[in-house]
Amino acid sequence: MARKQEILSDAPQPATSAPARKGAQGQGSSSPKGTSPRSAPNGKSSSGSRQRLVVVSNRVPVPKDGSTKAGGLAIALEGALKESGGLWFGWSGNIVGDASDKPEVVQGGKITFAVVDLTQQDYDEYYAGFANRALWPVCHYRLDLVQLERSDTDGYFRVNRAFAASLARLLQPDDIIWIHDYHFIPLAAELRKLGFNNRIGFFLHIPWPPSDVASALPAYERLLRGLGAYDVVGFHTPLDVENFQQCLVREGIGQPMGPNEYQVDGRRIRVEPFPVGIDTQAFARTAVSGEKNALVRRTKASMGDRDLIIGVDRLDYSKGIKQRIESFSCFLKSSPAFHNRVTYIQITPKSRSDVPEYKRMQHEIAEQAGWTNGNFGEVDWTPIRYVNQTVGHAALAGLYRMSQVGLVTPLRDGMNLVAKEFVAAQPPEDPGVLILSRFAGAAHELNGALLVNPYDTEACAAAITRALQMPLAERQERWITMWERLQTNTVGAWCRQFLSCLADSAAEAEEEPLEPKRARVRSRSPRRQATRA
Ligand SMILES: O=P(O)(O)OC[C@H]1O[C@H](O[C@H]2O[C@H](CO)[C@@H](O)[C@H](O)[C@H]2O)[C@H](O)[C@@H](O)[C@@H]1O
Ligand SMILES: O=c1ccn([C@@H]2O[C@H](COP(=O)(O)OP(=O)(O)O)[C@@H](O)[C@H]2O)c(=O)[nH]1
Repeated sequence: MARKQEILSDAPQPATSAPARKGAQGQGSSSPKGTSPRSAPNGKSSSGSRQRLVVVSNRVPVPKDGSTKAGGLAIALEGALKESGGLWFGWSGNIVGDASDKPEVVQGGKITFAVVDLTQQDYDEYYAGFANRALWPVCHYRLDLVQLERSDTDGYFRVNRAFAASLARLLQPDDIIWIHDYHFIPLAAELRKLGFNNRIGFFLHIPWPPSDVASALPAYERLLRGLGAYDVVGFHTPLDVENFQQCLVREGIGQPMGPNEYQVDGRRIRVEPFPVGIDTQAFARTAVSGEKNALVRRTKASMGDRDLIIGVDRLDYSKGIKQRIESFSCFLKSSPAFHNRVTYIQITPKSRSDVPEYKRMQHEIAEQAGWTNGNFGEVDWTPIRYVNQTVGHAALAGLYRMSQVGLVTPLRDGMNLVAKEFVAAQPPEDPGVLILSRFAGAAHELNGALLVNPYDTEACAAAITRALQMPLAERQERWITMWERLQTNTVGAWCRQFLSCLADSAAEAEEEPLEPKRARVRSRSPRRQATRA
């Protein structure tokens, strides 16, 4: 039976009895519309030739570099491309003195990787500057952290133009182009300027905020019009879609044409939610074999009979790690029965360390973890094991599986694949409990989790107590609803649904072409009317 979504807001209950341990017997879509698979890439195009899928993302895991880069986007796209094959284009990850616009091409199985370098100035302005000090904080509702520099804005558009010129060298007329994430909002507009009429879709992996927040973006109108150059614009959740639609209408940039369809500057765009997933079955298998992983075995041995709480996040302010450690401290304070009975492992690879807001946070969180251990720890017990290491998927899956609680409490997150991986990794006969922020995109699907407000320290502490004491029957009931959802909303389904929608949009454009020149939409925004007056 499906469980209702639930926000925990009750005050922490002091633990009076020992926890109901995992291992012991306890006592007690948002699928988009109109996405039939018409002429998805790698099927036949109208000319009869084979259509190639071209994926563009800033981060490209070129096989030769061998490094493991934590980040959901690369992991999701790898899952999507490894079956269909195609071209994957983006940044090489290298910063050089003089960047060539000729991409370096590397073959990896069915995927052709093509990457270009950035100069230091490009990197500073486009990636560390505009993408990660303007777009990222605004889209994560953190206007207090926004840093606006005109040179960063100029750099962002300049680098997008350069990426378009490099990609243009590789494109074929029948290619289906799928562009990913906030680094590349203007890319389709740049390709259109170069004369490309290919179907181009865009997927945003991070949240899209309401118009009052989004309008703090520099070049706001230009960015919105840039999104109008795509055929399909996809987001993780219906909330992001609603927010984006509000922006189009309030700015007077998009004229509604039908359900989830807008006309922007004479072009028709579809705006839909496509919740990204994981390769659920494969991840579950990895978790089973992960039990034999050396790191997992050592960790298990080091735990004794303590319960394990796990958190896995890039070191990013959006992940709410600071608030989470505060909640864990509050839990320890309010639940002395759990002292020396539970360990919280927080795996936190460093991320974007050359962005000042991230560097500052590294010190704060390390200090906070140290303070909690100093305050609550005992000679034979360290409550928090805080590590700044990247852990590979095999070990990670095994660690999730041996955990009683998964703590996933971002202040705001596009999706959060860790939440889905945690669920997929659980043993059905004895599943752990997911504590999930209501502000993660994943909360729209995972309604068997204990949903929390991450800003509410006491409620989060209470959720930890509740999770550790939850009877087996309730854990199983909650887990099964999430597991079933994850079987449907896989990364493969995400990919198919997006690409079918893109193919459908092509067919619709042929059936009902827009008249070439339409009058601009009249604004309904009072603010905008005032500035025009
Ligand atoms: O490339 P980085 O700057 O090192 O950052 C890593 C990635 O972080 C973000 O991931 C997002 O995509 C996930 C998959 O859709 C989603 O689950 C998560 O909520 C997002 O934060 C970013 O959007 C990617 O571009 C980065 O590569
Ligand atoms: O040490 C780590 C930390 C994270 N990840 C992976 O990085 C991804 C993080 O994706 P998520 O959507 O949760 O957040 P993002 O970092 O993309 O914002 C997940 O697949 C994690 O398994 C990993 O492989 N090793």
